[in-house]
Amino acid sequence: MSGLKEIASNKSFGGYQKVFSHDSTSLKCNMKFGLYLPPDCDTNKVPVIYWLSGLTCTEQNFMTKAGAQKYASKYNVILVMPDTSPRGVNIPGEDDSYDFGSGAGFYVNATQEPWKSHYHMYTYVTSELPEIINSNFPADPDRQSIMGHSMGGHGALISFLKNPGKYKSVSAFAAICNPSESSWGQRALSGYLGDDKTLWAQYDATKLVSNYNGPPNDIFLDQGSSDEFLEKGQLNPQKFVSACKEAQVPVILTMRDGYDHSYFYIATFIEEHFKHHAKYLGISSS
Ligand SMILES: N[C@@H](CCC(=O)N[C@@H](CS)C(=O)NCC(=O)O)C(=O)O
Repeated sequence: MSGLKEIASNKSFGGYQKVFSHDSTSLKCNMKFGLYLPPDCDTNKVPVIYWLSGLTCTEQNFMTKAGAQKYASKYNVILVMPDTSPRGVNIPGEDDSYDFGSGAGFYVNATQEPWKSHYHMYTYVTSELPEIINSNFPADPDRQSIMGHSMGGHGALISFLKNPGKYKSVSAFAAICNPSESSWGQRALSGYLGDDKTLWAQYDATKLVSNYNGPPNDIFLDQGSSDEFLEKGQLNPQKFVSACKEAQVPVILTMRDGYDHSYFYIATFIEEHFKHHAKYLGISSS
C-alpha cells in the first residue's frame, strides 16, 4: 500500500466524514474509501465498523444516503466504507454490466482470467483495508465489526463466518444469503471462480455457517418484506436461517413490513444495527 491521500473532509456530528484514496496492493489499482472519524477519537482508540455496499455502489452511496454519521458519532465508532470493486483496471467488458465487473466485485478473490489479477475484494476488505485503518487511524484493532447491504450483506456474512473472532459482530440488510442459488450470485461466482462449486461454497454464507466454530454471537439479518429482489429469489434469508438453526448458530431475522431494497429502508433502521454492534463492541452511547 502506498500513497494514502485525503481527498475530502467534512465536519459532521462533531466528527469528520472523509474520503481517502490509495494504491491497493491486493487490487493493483488506485482505490477510494470513505471514513467517518467520531469526535472522541482525538484522544482515544475507538472501535471500527466496516460497511460493505451492494451492486452498483461506490464508497459514496452509504456515506451520502444512510444517515449513519449521526450514530457513528453517538456510539463513538469509526466507520469504514470501501468501494465495491477494483476501478479502471482496463479488463475488456469490466463496465458492461451492473452485476458483474466494476461495482460488483462480490467480495471474492477471483481465480479466473481475466479477473484474477485484480478482483481480490475479499483480501482487500478483510486484510488490506483493516491494516491501513489500524496503522493510520485511532482504531482499536481488537474491536471491529462488519455490516453491509445486499452484495455487501453477503460480503459481511462471509467475512464474519470465515474469520471466527476477527469481527465482534455482524449485521446485514437484504443480504444475498445463498449466492450459489441466486442468479446474481451464480453469474458472479462462475465468472470470478469458474465452475468448481466447492470453491463457490467458500463464499456462500448458507454453506459456510455449517462449519462456523467461532464465539457465540447473534447474527443480525434485516429484510424488507416488499423488497423486489427478495421476491425474485436473489436474497434467500430463510435458507440462511434454516442453515443457522441446523448448525446451532444464533440468528435474528427481522422482517420490515412494506420496506423495499433501497437506502430509504436502510436509513430507517440503521440505528438498530449500531445498537447491535455497540453491544458486542462494549460501547454505550454518549
Ligand atoms: N440497478 C439494479 C439494482 C441495483 C441495486 O439495487 N443496487 C443496490 C444494491 S444491490 C444499491 O444499493 N444501489 C445504489 C443505491 O441505491 O444508492 C436494477 O435496477 O436491477
